[in-house]
Amino acid sequence: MKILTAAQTRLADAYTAEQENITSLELMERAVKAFLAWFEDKFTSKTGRPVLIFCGPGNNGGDGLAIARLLHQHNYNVQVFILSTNGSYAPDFKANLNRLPEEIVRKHLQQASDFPEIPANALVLDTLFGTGLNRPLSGFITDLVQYINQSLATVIAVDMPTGLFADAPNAPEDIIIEADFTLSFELPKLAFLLPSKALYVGEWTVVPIGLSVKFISQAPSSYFYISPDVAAAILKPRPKYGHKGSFGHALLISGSYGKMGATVLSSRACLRSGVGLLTVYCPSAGYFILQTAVPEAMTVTDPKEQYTSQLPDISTYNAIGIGPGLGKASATHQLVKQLLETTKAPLVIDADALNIISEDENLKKSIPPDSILTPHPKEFERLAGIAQNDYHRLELLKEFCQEHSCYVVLKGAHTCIGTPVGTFYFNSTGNPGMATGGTGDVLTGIITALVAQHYSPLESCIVGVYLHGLAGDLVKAEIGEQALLASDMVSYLGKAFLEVQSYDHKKKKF
Ligand SMILES: NC(=O)C1=CN([C@@H]2O[C@H](COP(=O)(O)OP(=O)(O)OC[C@H]3O[C@@H](n4cnc5c(N)ncnc54)[C@H](OP(=O)(O)O)[C@@H]3O)[C@@H](O)[C@H]2O)[C@@H](O)CC1
Ligand SMILES: Nc1ncnc2c1ncn2[C@@H]1O[C@H](COP(=O)(O)OP(=O)(O)O)[C@@H](O)[C@H]1O
Ligand SMILES: [K+]
Repeated sequence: MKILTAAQTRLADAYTAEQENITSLELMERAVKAFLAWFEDKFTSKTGRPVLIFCGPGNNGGDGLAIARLLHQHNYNVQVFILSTNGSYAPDFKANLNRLPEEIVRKHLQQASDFPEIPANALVLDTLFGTGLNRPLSGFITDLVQYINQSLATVIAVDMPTGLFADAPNAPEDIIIEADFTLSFELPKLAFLLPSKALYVGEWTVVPIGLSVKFISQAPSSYFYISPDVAAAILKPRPKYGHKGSFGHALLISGSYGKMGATVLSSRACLRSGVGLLTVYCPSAGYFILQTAVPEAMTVTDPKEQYTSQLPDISTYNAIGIGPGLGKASATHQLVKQLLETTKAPLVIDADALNIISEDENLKKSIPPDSILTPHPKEFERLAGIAQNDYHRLELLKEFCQEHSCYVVLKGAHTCIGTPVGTFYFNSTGNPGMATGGTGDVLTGIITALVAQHYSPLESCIVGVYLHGLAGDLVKAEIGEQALLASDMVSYLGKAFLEVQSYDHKKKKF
């Protein structure tokens, strides 16, 4: 799914209206009906909670007025508050104001003394500003936003939380609605996918409103959201006469004393992701652990007991994963150096292998083109420097990928894949239960297996993060977030594959 800018979204609106020969007011009606379906599903009118709708002067406010009309028809207890501004009101705002049933209580807000009491059980709809925000909020509006934020009511932002820019940085001092829920139209906004914006966006949902598919597919964008159809389209069926040689031989260089668990998790995940053969290279202390815990993997050991010190023969592998539990012994540093300089097989580089690389500029320069790096934000900071904000981090990600011709899987909620051509792919699966030791090791195993099976680096990253997060979501559905373990995710990888493979492209759902 493509992510468009606020400006492109406006063009998409206009294009859609023109192509379908409908007015912008009719398109707005479509959007608010989509909102209503979502809203009624979540908050039934039978609860009797008052719905306070705060409307701005633009089309976002127009949405608010149209929503007020529909909710009133559906027996909700609706009150409308209209922001008085020095400027003018948008035509579709005015049209919807004219269509607002007289019984609906409405009030103009000019100063703080006009603010209504907001009961704790109220539902507040923020329709002050949406994608039309063109400067930070100021003056009286910030008082209103702070007043809403201080209330105990449930706040629902329509399209965008007011004050948040869809695709540009906000200053730290900006006043922004802190929504519990954001219901947005057609496509996610870039800001929804950035860690520091979670406080404002809350739980977000996107509902389709039938914007032109042609316009969206032709619109240039560097940002993509990994929807299920994309993952499903990449995954190939295993041919009937396939044999273990058809699915690649992966090598995992991993483990040190006390961290062999990382190797076990990574190896199991690799084997559960369809690789033909797996060899693990680990310190000799890991031999019995690996042979016992992962009998399907072949184990080759380093002469050192507690860490790896020498690069083994790497000439026969289709992919090499390195890093989980590796440690940073100086001999391991040498091993990493030799691997980067001599490998012909594609690399997946994680954890301590990344930390070793971060400490040596020359090693950074010798990262082979098309390598996949899987840092968490701290590891990325060591590699690429400190980011001033989320947008700056995306810039650093782009620069790093371009400079080293590599793919970087920047992990977190909405893991972001950076590519050498400057595009970004945000993951849609996963949950906070996955913030627990070992889940990153699982991801390394999955991606290494996919690369060994000859998926391209980008395909491996996209399908890898999607399956990984989906396995986490399947575990969550079974046992919740708190008890989720990395090893549970490995157990659910099979179900995650099945779910992706069962995607019905016609019905667009699993
Ligand atoms: N396809 C879709 O997604 C569809 C989207 N739709 C909806 O349209 C929304 C976008 O509507 P929009 O373009 O009218 O912009 P909106 O956010 O209402 O505000 C613009 C107004 O605010 C003003 N202004 C700006 N910044 C300001 C500030 N800081 N402080 C004060 N004023 C400020 C600016 O005027 P200015 O003062 O700059 O002259 C202008 O008057 C979108 O989010 C969605 O809800 C649906 O209806 C149809 C399908
Ligand atoms: N809040 C979250 N929501 C979704 N996924 C998360 C969240 N927190 C962590 N994850 C995922 O869990 C994994 C953690 O990886 P990492 O930090 O390397 O863990 P470890 O080093 O313990 O293996 C990453 O894939 C990341 O995307
Ligand atoms: K809004």
